[in-house]
This record gives sequence, C-alpha cells and structure tokens, in this order.
Amino acid sequence: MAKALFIFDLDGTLVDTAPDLLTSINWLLGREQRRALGEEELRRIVGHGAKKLIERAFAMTGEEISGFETEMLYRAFLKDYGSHVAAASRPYLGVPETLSALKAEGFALGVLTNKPHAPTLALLDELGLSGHFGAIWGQGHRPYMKPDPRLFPEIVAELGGGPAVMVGDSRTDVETARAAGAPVVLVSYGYTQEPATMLGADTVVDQFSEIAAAGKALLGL
Ligand SMILES: O=C(O)COP(=O)(O)O
Ligand SMILES: [Mg+2]
Repeated sequence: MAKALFIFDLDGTLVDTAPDLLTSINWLLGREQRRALGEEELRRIVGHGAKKLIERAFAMTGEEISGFETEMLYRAFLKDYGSHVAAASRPYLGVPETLSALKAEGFALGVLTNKPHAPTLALLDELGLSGHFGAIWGQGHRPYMKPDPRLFPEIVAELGGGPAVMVGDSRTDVETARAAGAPVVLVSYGYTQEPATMLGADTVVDQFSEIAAAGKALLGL
C-alpha cells in the first residue's frame, strides 16, 4: 500500500492553463460580439468548471446568458479548447521533479479538478505528466464536482485509501478537503480572487517544490 496520498488540483496548481483558456474564451466572446478578457480577468474566474467560466466571462462583458446559451457555448468551447489544450499551457516550476520525487518515495498521487474530464486527460498526456498519477478525475468523471464532499473520499479510496493531503489554489480546494477532514496545502500563485492566505488552508507555499515538505508535515511523516 502507498505510504500516503497527495491529491492535486490542476488549473493554477500543477499547470498554468490560463493562456489556452484565454484563447478559447476570447474566441467564444468574439463570436458573440463581446470584448476580449485580459489574462488577469480570466485568472479570477477559473476554478468552478468550464460552464461557470463561460457564464462569468459573458457576465463580465455584457448581458448575462441563459442556461440554454451556456450549453451551446460550452459545446463550442470544448471543441475549440480541446484542439489546443497544451499549446501554451505549461507545468509550474518544479512540478515534474516534485511529482517524480514523491512517487519514488512511495506516495500515491491523484488529480481532482473541475476542468472537464476529456481536456484534463489530454492536457496531462501532452505535458507528459499522466504517468505520475494513479487516478485522474476531471469534471464529469463523477456526476458532481468540487467542493462536493463525496469526491475526496472517493478518489482516495480509488487510490487504495490511507491518509491524504489536498494540494490546490482555491477556496473550492479547501472546502473539498475539509469536507473529508483532510489537511490542505495551497499554492499562492494560482487562480483565485482572494489571496491564498485568506482561504483557511493549513499551509500556503509560494513554490510548488515546497508542497512535498508541507504535505508530509501535515500528514505527520
Ligand atoms: O474550473 C476549471 O476549469 C478547473 O479548475 P481546477 O483545476 O482549479 O479545479
Ligand atoms: Mg485550481
């Protein structure tokens, strides 16, 4: 059995996905005669899944859209984003090395993200990161999304069970782990409206490489 588990958020934690998300969102906005978003604006609205991202992007640039419009735009978004998911998105500094080191030490690793499941798998594959993870769960893999309290225990069980720490960048990640009574490390460089230090994490780190020591300390290892 694995020593313990690290469960990772994706967007804003493992990979800086803002450039490719921005390309697709601005393509969608342009099609509907809306203004483009800047990267800073986008970074404030990522983390609640692609439908919320679309709803918020439209609310920020004019009239709000209906549920039906969101569905139509979501389909177009998935098609476009899926065609360039890793064109400009890159892992944050230290991500591949830290994941390799944790795996070599006997930890089981999983990804739990609100990014739709298909582009999640494609992105991690294209960046050569998939092999680190025993479970990769994007939005749609289960009929509910973060911060639903069922997700964290379920992915931990799929990985064989054991003590687990959540590593993320947002309030959603904190709530997801807390619902299962699990400790949380947040990175400070991700996508969130409020500073990471205000979100109730046990530890906040500035660099991904620091998550290893921080997570182990919280797990009592
Ligand atoms: O909202 C998204 O698309 C993904 O966000 P997450 O990887 O931070 O959960
Ligand atoms: Mg995130």
